[in-house]
Amino acid sequence: MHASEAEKAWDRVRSSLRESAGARLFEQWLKPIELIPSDDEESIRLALPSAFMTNWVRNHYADRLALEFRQILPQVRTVQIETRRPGPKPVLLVMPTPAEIPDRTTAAAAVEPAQVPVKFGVDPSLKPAPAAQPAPAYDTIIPERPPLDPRYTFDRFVVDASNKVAFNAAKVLAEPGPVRFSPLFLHSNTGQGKTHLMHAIGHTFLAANPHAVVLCMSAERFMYDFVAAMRARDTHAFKRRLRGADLLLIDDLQFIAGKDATQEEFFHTINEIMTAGKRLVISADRCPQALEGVESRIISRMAVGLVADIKAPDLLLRRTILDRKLVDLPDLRVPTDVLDLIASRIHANIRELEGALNRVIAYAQLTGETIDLEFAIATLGEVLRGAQKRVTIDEIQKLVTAHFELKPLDMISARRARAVARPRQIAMYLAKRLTTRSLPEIGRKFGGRDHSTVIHAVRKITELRDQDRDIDAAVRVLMRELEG
Ligand SMILES: Nc1ncnc2c1ncn2[C@@H]1O[C@H](COP(=O)(O)OP(=O)(O)OP(=O)(O)O)[C@@H](O)[C@H]1O
Repeated sequence: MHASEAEKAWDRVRSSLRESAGARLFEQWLKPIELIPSDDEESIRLALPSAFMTNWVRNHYADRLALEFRQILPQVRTVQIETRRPGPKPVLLVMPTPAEIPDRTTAAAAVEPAQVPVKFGVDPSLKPAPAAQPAPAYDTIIPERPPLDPRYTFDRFVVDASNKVAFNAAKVLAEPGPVRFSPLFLHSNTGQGKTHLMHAIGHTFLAANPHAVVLCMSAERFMYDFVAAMRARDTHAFKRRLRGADLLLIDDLQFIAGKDATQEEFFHTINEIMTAGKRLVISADRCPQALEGVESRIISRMAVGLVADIKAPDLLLRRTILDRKLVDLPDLRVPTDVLDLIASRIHANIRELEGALNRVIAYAQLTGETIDLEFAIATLGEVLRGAQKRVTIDEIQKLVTAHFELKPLDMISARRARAVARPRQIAMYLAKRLTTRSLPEIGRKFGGRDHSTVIHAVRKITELRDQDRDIDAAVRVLMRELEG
């Protein structure tokens, strides 16, 4: 990016900080921040005169700075906050993508506390790092806030009896003013709109409170970050970040079942959020009572708020969702009988419904053919016959992990060692090829990575399959196993 572009953005960010932080805070902590020229398009570098000030700004303003810069320059992925002096090396502080977190800080974190049958505090697998090692860098890194999917808004969510309670509760919870319906617990089978509603809450809440701290992460990511913080012997930053949220959105809670240490921390996190009167939304694939292996005190905290389920979509809802999708594509004509066919035959979930429509549209664009019933039947073939085996990202991750003898958390971890990173890229490639999940969805399932990381992985593996016989063979074996 041009230096002038970064400077202009910095001017705007600074004025906004001056307004929101107030004169005293601004003068003391924020005014001394300086913009350092950076060659990297995706990175902004800021510097402060002392390590103490750097720390303060990192703890209080890292997320906000990142958000403000991203709003002006969407290409920005990292905002580095450095200490100008002393110290020979700048300290990388802010929101790396998970792939950017140095190995040494996270390699050990791949051990799940749940694999050890003792609780946090006396867990022998969570010994402090040897004293001789350099101070771990993790405590200086604040993981990236997973971006909210811009398509997942309330006005793009089609409401009917199957999801009305969840939808209305989500809207009320997101409204400014007194907190209502928090904690909100959303549950449904896969692909029925939980993540969509959670992101919509995030958008609406942020629109009304642009400076609020909104954290959105999967329970898996919560566990990963927590374990990494323990390994780095600094859970303070983690606790502060999580407990400092004005709105906390946790997806796929079922993942922490049986993970004792993580549950302990999770309980205290939600307790504090609730006691402070902040907003909390949790989703899972089943109702709280059916979450085996989750502590009863967590479940009973959920009961204080509202538990809302989303039921399977009926034919009318499926058909309306297809119509709604076409509103965004005004130049495209998809005949009614094609929409009826898709809505009536694809009933498992809305993700697959959208996937089928997207496939017809994509094939028509690629072949230049007109969409009609015959074309749709030919294009959807096995999908309509239900013969196609449904592959999930979870299956892909499990199989790739087993094939390369990795640990389950390596799929979402930040480790960059090739022995881990390459299989992870293969798993992303397979997820793109074999599922109907979108790039941002795939990124989220791989530890909250950005969609551009997924694009890179797909390109890399496509390229490597032509150059490296071993990789191509591994991909073929995995595909055969997955597709049955
Ligand atoms: N009522 C709805 N109106 C419009 N789109 C919907 C609706 N419900 C779901 N979708 C769309 O279906 C897709 C899948 O939804 P989403 O990812 O929110 O499901 P989920 O319940 O979180 O699934 P999982 O449990 O697998 O994470 C998304 O593209 C979402 O926008």
